[in-house]
Amino acid sequence: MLLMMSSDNSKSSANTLRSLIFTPSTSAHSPPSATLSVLDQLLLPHETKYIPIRCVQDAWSVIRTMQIRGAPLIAIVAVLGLAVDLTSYPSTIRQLEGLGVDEIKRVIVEKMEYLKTSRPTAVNVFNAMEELSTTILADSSLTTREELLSALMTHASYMLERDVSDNRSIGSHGADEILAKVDERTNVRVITICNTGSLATAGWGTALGVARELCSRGRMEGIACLETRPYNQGSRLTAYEILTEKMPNPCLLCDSMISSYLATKGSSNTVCIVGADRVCANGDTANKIGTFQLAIVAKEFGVDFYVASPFTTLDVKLKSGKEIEIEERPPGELLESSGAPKDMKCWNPGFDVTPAAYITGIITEKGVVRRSEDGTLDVEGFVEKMS
Ligand SMILES: CSC[C@@H](O)[C@@H](O)C(=O)COP(=O)(O)O
Repeated sequence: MLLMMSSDNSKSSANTLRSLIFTPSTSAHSPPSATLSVLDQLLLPHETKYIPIRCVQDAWSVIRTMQIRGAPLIAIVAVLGLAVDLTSYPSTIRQLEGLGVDEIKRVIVEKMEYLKTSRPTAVNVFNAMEELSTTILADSSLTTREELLSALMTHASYMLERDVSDNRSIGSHGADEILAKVDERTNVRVITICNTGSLATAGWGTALGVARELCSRGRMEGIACLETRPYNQGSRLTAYEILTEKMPNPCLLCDSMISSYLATKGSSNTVCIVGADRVCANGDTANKIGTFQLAIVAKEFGVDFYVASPFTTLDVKLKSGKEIEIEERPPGELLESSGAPKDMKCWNPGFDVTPAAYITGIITEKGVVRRSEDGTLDVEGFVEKMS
């Protein structure tokens, strides 16, 4: 049987944003093959251009340069890039010829270790490689190259589809949680940071997915997105998604405007919803730089602050945020976008850690981790209960 499947991460919405196009082909009679291209997010919103990914080096490069970004999407591109490399890249196919299954597994592990060096903070790529190891590499029933690569391709396609369906569930749980706190005639005003939508995931989005669900239920009054300096994921990408989705009352804010915004325009139906790059056992959450500041201001004004995170972004091996490695981006990225003299010294961390004490709840595809009476956010206990 020939399976041709092109991932369509736009099908669940009227929008046309597709972060990637993946076309696998598997047959009982020949080895699997696939093609992959990804949307160059550095060119958005002005130009729509897809970049072909033929090998793990291509995947690594688009992740490192942030041509694709967003914790779930980084992992999906790493997994699909690995699948394409192993099944369809001529020099890898030549390298694998004549090798036994154990030797092929060693080659795969090397490629996975390489992909893990692309960006350090989002846990998703590490979790994805771990998942491939435990489901595919550890499966002793896969005894030929064809079986091994077909299983890997099938699992990669599954991870792609799962990311979209997990996001849909996050949207649904998040909307239920937030709407339970307002009366049925009141609509919600959302504040968000960075980009957590279709562009940051395989489709639909996490925090922005909750906003989309509120919209589709007719319960959103408006949405404000922070510019998200210095890379401007909010002004370039989230603003673009919000307009594409035709969300009501969109509003762009500089990061430094948030206190004034809440002081003058905040109301009891306002809620902050942000994404995550790594959520620890105690609920401490790494996300885009500026998230912690938003959480502090939200607390000051009594605004609920939710983190939307799939299980693939949880890292309960880490007890607290102190253990998270924070990526430092090249100074040039800050200097160029700020217009500073090129010799100016600067510090350019890509992420910060919001302590659990500032977080109202973590919205996952399996439900919401809420603060318990003793004030803790027991992510580890939730994972144990749900697994
Ligand atoms: C669903 S995306 C969640 C996070 O990955 C997002 O908020 C974020 O911090 C992205 O950072 P980026 O540096 O653009 O990859």
